[in-house]
Amino acid sequence: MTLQTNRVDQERAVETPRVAASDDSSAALAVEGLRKQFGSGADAVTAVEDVSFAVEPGSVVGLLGPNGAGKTTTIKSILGMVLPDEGAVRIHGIDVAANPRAAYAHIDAMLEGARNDYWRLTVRENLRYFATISGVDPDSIADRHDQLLEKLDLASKADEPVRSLSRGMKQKVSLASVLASEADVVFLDEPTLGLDVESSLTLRRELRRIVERRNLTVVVSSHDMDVIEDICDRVVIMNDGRVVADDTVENLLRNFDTRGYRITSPDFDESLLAEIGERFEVTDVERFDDRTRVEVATDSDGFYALAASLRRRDVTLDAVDTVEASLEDVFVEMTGGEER
Ligand SMILES: Nc1ncnc2c1ncn2[C@@H]1O[C@H](COP(=O)(O)OP(=O)(O)OP(=O)(O)O)[C@@H](O)[C@H]1O
Repeated sequence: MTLQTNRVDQERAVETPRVAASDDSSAALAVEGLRKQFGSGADAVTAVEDVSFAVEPGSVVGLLGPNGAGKTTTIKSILGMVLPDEGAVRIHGIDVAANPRAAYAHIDAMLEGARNDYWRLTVRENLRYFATISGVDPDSIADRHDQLLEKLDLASKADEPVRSLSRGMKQKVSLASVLASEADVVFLDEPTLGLDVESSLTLRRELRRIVERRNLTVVVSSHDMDVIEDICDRVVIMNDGRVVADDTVENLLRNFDTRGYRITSPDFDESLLAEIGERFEVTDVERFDDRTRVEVATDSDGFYALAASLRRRDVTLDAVDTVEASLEDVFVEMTGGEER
């Protein structure tokens, strides 16, 4: 394991945790009954409580939660940087406390992105350096480095010192060195932070390709719900130290009702819009040359009542679209708060 992270208060896992993981040997990562309290007495903070989840090989799982939800403590407990009070972590069935060397040989992590590149070294030298310290002969993976540089649009910068690159490029160098490693379970914290829209899209696409080609298992945390929705097969949502949702993005969205309806008509004038506004929560109004599109937050019953009253008044409905819930809506509902 090569941890691309700044040095933090490392409490290496040296004791055997009190609860053994169930035999979830097919999972690439199994976390069982994790608990961690910081401090004691009146100042005690329970950062994580009874956190369990499993990640199948070759899948991408998003770990989400508002500030203070316990994501970092969970990830650091998995990586052996924090010693949990209770619980067990297995990587491909290997208990990290019982056999850390074998378990961590599978893992790599990018926790603080660009801050960990060596800025005086060139892009390629960084990749070679991180390969070397993780025990891999950089010549043996030179092709992989070339491919990643190409895919992440860094090839033309390969021989430039990292300090001369933009922040987003530095982030990509960091990511490339993690993706080039031999590890098959990878942790990425905010992988698209600081990237422009195009680079972010490229990175998501390449990440998915690499996951599929190498059967990589990825645990990713991000502020950006679009990124999570785009790349994750499942999400684990944490709140107040506990797991509050663990499901596929598809299922989480399916369980949510339609948020509202967008109705487009040439007949919406100001007085009609005001009337609609008295009966419904109007969330958006967009005016085009010859039409107006109104978005109302309502369930299907509300919509049918509105459509019927518009028809009675001979209002022409050009188009009606549903406004579906987004992962962000699910997140807010599950955590009762803001996006992390
Ligand atoms: N070393 C520590 N000492 C004391 N309390 C801590 C320590 N690390 C974390 N905590 C507390 O544990 C709780 C969970 O923190 P954690 O950093 O795991 O949350 P997080 O979900 O990663 O939050 P963020 O999104 O802000 O990074 C918080 O209340 C935090 O203040």
